[in-house]
Amino acid sequence: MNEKQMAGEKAAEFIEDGMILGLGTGSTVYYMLQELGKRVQGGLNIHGVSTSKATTNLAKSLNIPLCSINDIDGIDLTIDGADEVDGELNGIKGGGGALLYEKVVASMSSKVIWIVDSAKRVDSLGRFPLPVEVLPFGSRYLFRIFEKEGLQPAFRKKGEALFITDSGHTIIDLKVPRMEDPQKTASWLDGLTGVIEHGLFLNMADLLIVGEPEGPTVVHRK
Ligand SMILES: O=C(CO)[C@H](O)[C@H](O)COP(=O)(O)O
Repeated sequence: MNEKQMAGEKAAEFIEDGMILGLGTGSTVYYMLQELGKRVQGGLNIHGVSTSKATTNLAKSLNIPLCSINDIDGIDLTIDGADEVDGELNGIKGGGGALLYEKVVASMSSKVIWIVDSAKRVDSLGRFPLPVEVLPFGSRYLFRIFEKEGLQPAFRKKGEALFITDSGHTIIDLKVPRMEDPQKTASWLDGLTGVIEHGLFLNMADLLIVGEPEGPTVVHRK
């Protein structure tokens, strides 16, 4: 079994009857959804809140019931992937472009579990390009600011065209190697007009499940 599948299937064990579940996005979440679909078929009663069109389509194909985020007051558990995770369970997300909805869903959740393969664990964040979701209007100006800061910005592309998120924004990927103070970087980005959201997810994950050659490891946030 590959590591993503191992992590995804292990996470499904944390799902309980009656839960409102945040459903993340990506190739690791794919495996969790397959397992969840089987349990729903077996009689498990849950409602999912999707973080992307891709997850909505997959969940529907597996007959997983979905509800609208604006019809609920909170989410019991969210299971999502991550692009890299440090020892404090801070991470970078958004490789799949769903960071905005993923962060909204995580913020509303009583518990957040991330599922990753072992290659995603890092000592400090910054190896993976940091996605910044921006308003297309004025995005060139933001691009220039990032350039001046030496962050080697790149507009994310889908083929020849710009990548457009589910909420109609564009993404600028930044290189922030050896990020010494992720909170400082997050606060700086939060303060820039036109930045809708960024992929630094700090103090959000409660549990990390890592697929490893010997089996899944469960890591709790200290
Ligand atoms: O943040 C995400 C999407 O916006 C994904 O969770 C992240 O990119 C990990 O994806 P994968 O499980 O395919 O490696």
